[in-house]
Amino acid sequence: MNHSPFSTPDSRPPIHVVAGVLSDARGRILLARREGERELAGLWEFPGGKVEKGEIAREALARELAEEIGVEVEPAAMRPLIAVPHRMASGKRIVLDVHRIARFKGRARGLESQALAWVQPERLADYSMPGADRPVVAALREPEFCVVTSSRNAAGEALFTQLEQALAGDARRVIVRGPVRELESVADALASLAVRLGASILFESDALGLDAAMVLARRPGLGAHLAAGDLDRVAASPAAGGLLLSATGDSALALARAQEAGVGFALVELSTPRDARHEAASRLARFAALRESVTIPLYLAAGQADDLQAARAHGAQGLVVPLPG
Ligand SMILES: Nc1nc2c([nH]c(=O)n2[C@H]2C[C@H](O)[C@@H](COP(=O)(O)OP(=O)(O)OP(=O)(O)O)O2)c(=O)[nH]1
Repeated sequence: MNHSPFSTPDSRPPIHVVAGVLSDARGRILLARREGERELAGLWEFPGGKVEKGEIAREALARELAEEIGVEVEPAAMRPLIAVPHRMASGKRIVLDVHRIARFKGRARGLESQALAWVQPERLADYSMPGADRPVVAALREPEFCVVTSSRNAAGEALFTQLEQALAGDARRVIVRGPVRELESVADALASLAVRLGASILFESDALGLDAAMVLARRPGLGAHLAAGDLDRVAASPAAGGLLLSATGDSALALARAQEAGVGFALVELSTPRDARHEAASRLARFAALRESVTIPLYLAAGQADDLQAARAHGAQGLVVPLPG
């Protein structure tokens, strides 16, 4: 099955760029500054560059890392992290194909007179990076799965028990669908549970009403999942700054509006094409085309044939998964 992230509607293929995430013994990540008069000069990036004709991605990355920072990396030490299809403001299209580097030989130094910085993952946001790198930083720092509860009408206590179990497992980002009875009585407990476990729990503005959802989202650990009709009001509201917000989109326009409103991530739900034989490949190609137009992390609502690796290879932060039970 064709899982290529390079088949998007534009006829000219995007430029394939490879980049590496190198870590030191303290878990810090290496960034390099783009110097000179080049496009995006002054911004920080993951070391790498364009794949040349006849090269495969890993060869190109090994070459770039040797040329730019003087380290030797074997292809077997490279693990795909995410490949981000991205359209720059200039209209230039790239796929930023990023690999984690499990081990390397040599001491990294800027062989092209570029500044280097070793940065703690939680400090990456302090460095200005190109738009294509936002999903990469998210892939390094944020959860791979977004868990969504069923929209069955829940009661606060039952929801708390359900989420306590989910968070005791792997779930770190949960969207609660539908209305919740007596939510106020468990809101503080849910917030402290989320904070304690480094998780977040978001409530639908559709189900709670926008004002109530935004008040709830002021608690650390909680957030609001915005209905499309609420995005404009939130975009115009200074009170929304700093809150954890998300949205769902199925078009470039809807996702752009969500990004504009300041959401931290979005879910992408794609309709199923008629020809089921090509479903997985065509969904992923359509997803990649949407991915090009925004920089917020995107979770793909999973069709049966999608897997995390294929989604990541098309620029997804991860998959939307239903909460069991
Ligand atoms: N290496 C690297 N490139 C990135 C990142 N993010 C990002 O948008 N890019 C872009 C910048 C460039 O357009 C392209 C990398 O190609 P390059 O480093 O060979 O770019 P360049 O501008 O020097 O190339 P040229 O066209 O002048 O030959 O990918 C990143 O994190 N690492």
